[in-house]
Amino acid sequence: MESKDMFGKVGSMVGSALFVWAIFQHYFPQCLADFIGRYYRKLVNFFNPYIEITFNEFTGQRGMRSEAYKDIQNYLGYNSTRQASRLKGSLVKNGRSLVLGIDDYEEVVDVFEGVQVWWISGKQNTNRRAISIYPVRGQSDDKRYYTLLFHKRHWDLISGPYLNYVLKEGKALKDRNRQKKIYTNQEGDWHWVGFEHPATFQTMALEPEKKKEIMEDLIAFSENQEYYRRIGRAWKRGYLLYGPPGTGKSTMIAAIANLLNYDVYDLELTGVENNTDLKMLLMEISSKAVIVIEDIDCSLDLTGQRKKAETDEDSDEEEDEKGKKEGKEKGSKTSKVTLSGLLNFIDGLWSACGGERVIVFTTNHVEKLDQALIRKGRMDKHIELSYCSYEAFKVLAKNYLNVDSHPRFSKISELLGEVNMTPADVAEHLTIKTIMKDAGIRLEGLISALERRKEARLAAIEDKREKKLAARGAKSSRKRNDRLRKYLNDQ
Ligand SMILES: Nc1ncnc2c1ncn2[C@@H]1O[C@H](COP(=O)(O)OP(=O)(O)OP(=O)(O)O)[C@@H](O)[C@H]1O
Ligand SMILES: [Mg+2]
Repeated sequence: MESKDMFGKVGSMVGSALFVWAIFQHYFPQCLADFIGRYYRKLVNFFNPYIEITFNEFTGQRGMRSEAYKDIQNYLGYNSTRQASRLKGSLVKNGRSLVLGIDDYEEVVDVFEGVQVWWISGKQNTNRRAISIYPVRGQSDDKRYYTLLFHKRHWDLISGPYLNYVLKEGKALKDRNRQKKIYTNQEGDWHWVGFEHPATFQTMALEPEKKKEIMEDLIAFSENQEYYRRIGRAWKRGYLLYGPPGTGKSTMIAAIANLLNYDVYDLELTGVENNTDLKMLLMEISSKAVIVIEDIDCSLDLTGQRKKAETDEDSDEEEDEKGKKEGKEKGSKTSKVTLSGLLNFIDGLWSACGGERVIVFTTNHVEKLDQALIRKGRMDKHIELSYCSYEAFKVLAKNYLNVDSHPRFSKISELLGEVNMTPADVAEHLTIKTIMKDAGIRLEGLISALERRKEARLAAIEDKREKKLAARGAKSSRKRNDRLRKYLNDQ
C-alpha cells in the first residue's frame, strides 16, 4: 500500500541525495562534478523505486509556453485544488469566471484506476549566474514545472493512459473556460467582440423531440472528427434554418454556439467584394466556428437562377455569368460574389484544413432559394422553425414565468391550435411589464391577444367569402344579361 508517508520518505531520500550532489557541484571542478554526479544519480536511482517525470512551463530555445504544462495546470487546478493548502486564482472569460490553480511547492495526490500518483509544483530560478542586458520574457527568471511521481511498476499505465487522460481533460477544461467571440466582416477583415448571448437549447421554445434530434446531431458532429477523416469529407455540417420572422432562427444560432462552445462568424455577403475576398475571409476562420449567413435570400442575387436554368437549360457557369451581369446592370449590389463562389465556400474546398465548422443559412423564404445552394450534402439539415405550438409555449412559460402548469394553460393550448402566433410574440406577452408581475395576469394578456387574432382571422375569412360570393353574383348576373342580349339579338 502506497502512502503519503512512503512518498515523504522517498522524497526526503531523493532530496538529501540531490543536496549532496549540489555540494559536489559547488566544490569540485565542473567536469569532475558531472562525472561524480552521473554515477551518484545512477546509484540513487538504483535504490529508488519511484519514477519522476518533469513538465516544464517553457520549452525550446524560443521559450514557448508548453501546451502540456498548460493542460496539466488546468487539470490539477480543477481536480486537486481541495487538497492544496495554497492556491492561485485567475480570472477568465472577460473577468466573469474565477479559475483556481495550485501554488508553487504544493503537492497533490491523484488516483487513476486504483493507482496513486503524486504531482508536485515547483519553480527554478534559471538566471542566477547570468546577467542579461536584454529584457527577459515575463520579467521573471522563474521557470515553473510540475513533477509527476509514481512507482516504477505502474510505468505502462501512468506514462500512457493516465497522461493521455490528464492532457485531454486539461484541454477540455480550457475549452470550457474559453471566452467565445462573435466576428463580423468589415472591409475585408474580421472584427470581434465577446459573445455572451444567453440562449441555450434548454431555453428554446421548440418541440422536445425536434430539440433532442438537433442537439444529438450537433454533438455527434463535434465528436466525430475521425469519422469525417475516414470517409474523406471536410469536418463541417450545414444547417438551413427557415421560417417566418420571430420564430427563433437567430436564437438557435446562439444556442448552437453555446452548446458546442464555438465562436460565431457572422458573414455579411453584401460586404464581400468578390469570390477572392470571400476565400481570404474564409481562410482566416479558425476551427470550432459557427459560420452564419443570415437572410441568404436577401444577401445576394443568388435566387431565381434556377428558373432561368429550367427554361434555358444553361450550364452552371453560364448561369453564374448571367447572374453577375444582371447584378452589374442593376447596379444595386456592390458584391460580385457568385453562386459558384458560395458553393465552393460551402463545399469546404478552402476550409478543409481548419475543420470543425458548422455553416448556418437562415431565410424567411426557403422557396426562393436555388436548389443547388440547399441540396443535401451542402446544407445537411433543413430545420423549419414555425409558429408557437403548445409544447413550445410551455418552455416559454417556464422561462418567463417559472411555471410548469396553470389553469389557463388549457385555453392557451386550444387557441394556439387555432391561430398562428410566433414565439417572439408569445414571449412579448409573457415579459414583465412594469406592474404586471403576476403570471395569471400575463397569461390572461396572452389569451386576449390570441382571441383578438382569432377574431381577426375569422373576420378575414368571412370577408373573403363575401367577396367571393359577390364576385360569383356579379358573374352570374353578367351571364344572365349576356343570355338576354343574345335572345333579343336573335329576335
Ligand atoms: N423558438 C424560440 N424560443 C425562444 N425564444 C424565441 C424563439 N423564437 C423567438 N424567440 C424570441 O423572440 C426574439 C426574436 O427571435 P429571433 O431573432 O431568433 O427570430 P428570427 O427567426 O431570427 O427572426 P428574423 O427572421 O426576423 O430574423 C428572440 O429574442 C427570442 O427572445
Ligand atoms: Mg434572425
